[in-house]
Amino acid sequence: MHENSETYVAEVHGLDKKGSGQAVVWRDLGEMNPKKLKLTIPLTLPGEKVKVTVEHPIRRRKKVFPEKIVEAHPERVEPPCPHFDRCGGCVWQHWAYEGQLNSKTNYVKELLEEQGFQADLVQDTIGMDNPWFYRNKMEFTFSKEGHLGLHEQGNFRKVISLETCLIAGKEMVETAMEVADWAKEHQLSGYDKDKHEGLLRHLMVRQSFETDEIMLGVFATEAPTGELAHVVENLVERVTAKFPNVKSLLWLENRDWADRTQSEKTHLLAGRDFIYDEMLGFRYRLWFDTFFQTNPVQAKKLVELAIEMGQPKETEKMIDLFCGVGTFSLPFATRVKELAGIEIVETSIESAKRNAKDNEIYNTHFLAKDARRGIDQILEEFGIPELLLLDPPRSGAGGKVMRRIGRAQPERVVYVSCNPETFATDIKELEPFGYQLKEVQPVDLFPQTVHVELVALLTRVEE
Ligand SMILES: C[S@@+](CC[C@H](N)C(=O)[O-])C[C@H]1O[C@@H](n2cnc3c(N)ncnc32)[C@H](O)[C@@H]1O
Repeated sequence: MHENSETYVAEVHGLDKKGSGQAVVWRDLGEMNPKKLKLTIPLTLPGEKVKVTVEHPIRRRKKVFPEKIVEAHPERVEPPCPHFDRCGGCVWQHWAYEGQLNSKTNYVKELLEEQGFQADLVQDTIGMDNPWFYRNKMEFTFSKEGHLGLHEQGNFRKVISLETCLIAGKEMVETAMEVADWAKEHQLSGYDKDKHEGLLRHLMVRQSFETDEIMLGVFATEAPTGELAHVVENLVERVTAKFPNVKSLLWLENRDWADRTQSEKTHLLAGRDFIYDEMLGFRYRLWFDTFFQTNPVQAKKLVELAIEMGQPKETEKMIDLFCGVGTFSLPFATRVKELAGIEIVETSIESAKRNAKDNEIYNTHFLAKDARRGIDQILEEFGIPELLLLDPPRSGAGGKVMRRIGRAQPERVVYVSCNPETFATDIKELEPFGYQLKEVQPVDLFPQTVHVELVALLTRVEE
């Protein structure tokens, strides 16, 4: 053992929310006084025994990577991606897909049980036939040296150069590599987050798997003019020649210190400023900042499940809270008398309106407002719906919105969630208003990661 480090064989007793192994070891300090040391060990699985070396200084909890798997989980598999042990994109490639799915189901069950719901309402998680190459949108980062890649696990300052990505659509990675080669050939600098200097920041790639159209967005700190003009021209030439399905090529100026893919000024380099996507026969326009479900194969199942659970009827009114660009609104609108949607992002509401029109749907009303305030307005102006669907962000809908739903007394509530933890606390709020949880169906939208999505039905129990 090195003087400044200690080596242990630790047994992983469980996983944290990020999917990392948790273990406890006892430090023998030689005075009959062993000290408890909690370890977070990424890339391990429950029950595994792993060799780890802990460097000084040692605090109450330490994050260490496994040096050797001494006793492996029976479902451990060889991760296929060469970037797996460093990249922050996937954390569970070393777990057989069945194991990932069971773990997600059990996680949802545990959270519901904690809130006093019956765990057997939770169905087995619906997985993918092919849990790879499923993402239709990726955001890659340029390192300060100008290499394009993905963030290292737990370290947003380090970027791993991109060779492949097994969860993104294959053509998306090819187009990203073309941009990476272009940056390298022209020796363009990447953005240095500490010094706030350098040109290239991020590359966003999104592709519709239905229409095949691709959007590429280069986020940079300067305008594509002056000395940069001929360099950018070369980007346009090579991308459009090699990938004719790139229907939108954008240059997005972003000088903000915040490390986000936002634009102060958008320059259209080629094509249009949006691409077309389709889901369940409905057509959507997607701009660079439009939220759209990132796993279209599974998102389709989510919408179908929501329809199956919600049982929309031609005679009924419906509200879609947190409606985005109308992914749920449009298919539901064709099945109900009238639908009202609320969403906080104005451009998404503009898009939802346009999408409704493009699809010749004329019974929708969309309101751009914070759901916490908009819900009162919509209930007053639109009336009480028989069916209410909500699909909030990870932070959940919150008590205020849930209690307002409870007081409004719609017959059926369909809750679509990307965070079972906030889902469980949100639906607890509906209980005093006479709602019963009927069914919970987890769906795996993010294979190889810890995330799980679900659709659930609650109905009002008649007294
Ligand atoms: C998980 S997405 C669902 C969007 C849509 N249902 C879909 O499937 O495309 C959550 C949406 O809630 C919106 N949102 C976030 N906070 C909100 C708030 N306080 N009020 C209304 N909408 C909000 C986001 O902009 C986002 O479009």
